[in-house]
Amino acid sequence: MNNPLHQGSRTDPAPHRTAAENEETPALEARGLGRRFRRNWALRDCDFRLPAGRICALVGPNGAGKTTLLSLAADLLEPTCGRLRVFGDSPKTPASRSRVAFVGQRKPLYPGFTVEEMLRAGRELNPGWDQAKAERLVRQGDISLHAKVGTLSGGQRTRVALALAFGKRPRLLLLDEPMSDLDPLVRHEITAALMSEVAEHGTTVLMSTHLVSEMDHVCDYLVTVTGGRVRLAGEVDVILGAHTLLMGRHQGEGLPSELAPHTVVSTDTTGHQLTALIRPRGPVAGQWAHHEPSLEELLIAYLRAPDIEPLLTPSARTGASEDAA
Ligand SMILES: Nc1ncnc2c1ncn2[C@@H]1O[C@H](COP(=O)(O)OP(=O)(O)OP(=O)(O)O)[C@@H](O)[C@H]1O
Repeated sequence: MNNPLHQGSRTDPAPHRTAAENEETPALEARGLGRRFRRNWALRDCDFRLPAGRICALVGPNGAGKTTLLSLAADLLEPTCGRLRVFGDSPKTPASRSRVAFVGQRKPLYPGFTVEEMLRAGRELNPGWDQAKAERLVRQGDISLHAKVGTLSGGQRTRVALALAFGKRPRLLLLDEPMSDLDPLVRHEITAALMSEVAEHGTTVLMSTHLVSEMDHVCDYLVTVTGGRVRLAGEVDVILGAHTLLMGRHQGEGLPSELAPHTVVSTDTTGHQLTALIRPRGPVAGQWAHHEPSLEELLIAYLRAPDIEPLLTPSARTGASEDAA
């Protein structure tokens, strides 16, 4: 079992900016990053940056490579090739480990500990621990500090795991489907806590999720992965602005010729009505109603188009991805 308190040690330096870091240093930078399990690549040719201070949704179908990417950043896995930097450092360094908190899908807390004992261990292992914040999150869920972790429901365990992560006051918070076993009210409350954490401390959040419709007003950055490769990375508003949803009448086989100059992400036909999500490369000819897609419409279209050419906004590009663009 992974150490649930994977939070650095007393001797780790405080999670402040290192000498090698400046205003521009991204929270995460992947270059040629890949991870293979036996003969299968879980993640491949990954080149992107996540600027500091963003709340980033990490989206992709089951088995796309999201957990693999988060585990590499949390130093729970070794890359097979390429490299990943956390605020400019390898995830292996004590400085990185002290700045990162990870809440995985399995939330491997110690079942024999009480909640209070878990928080105490978090306090003893993490310099800069914020006991009030961790306790507040636990109490908001009406969880007794004296309850044994093994007796908690799945959602309550998630809350305790999040309290441990928030208590650490990390600079990078990695969350693997944190909301999947929480009821809608608790999701709302945890989301608000996340947003206030970011506003108060400039924390960067990278959060894998399938709850796309709920992320619309929460995340300002997006990374999508399909088939182990990054397809979209950048500011949500810039990515949405680079796409157009077209609706119009179309008869006949195949795509309308007016769409040929553009990158067509996906199309949907009902009778003679065609809906197409495109990346326009200039004015679109023909009689089409134009809309900016919602985040959900965009993501569903990309999930249906696993082989589409990647789109990275300038802030998400590394030197390598700029060369490829
Ligand atoms: N320890 C492992 N051993 C072998 N294969 C693995 C291992 N971990 C992940 N994989 C494989 O790597 C690929 C990516 O898995 P990963 O867990 O990163 O996907 P994911 O996007 O997080 O999926 P989900 O949304 O279902 O959680 C999958 O094909 C998976 O089977």
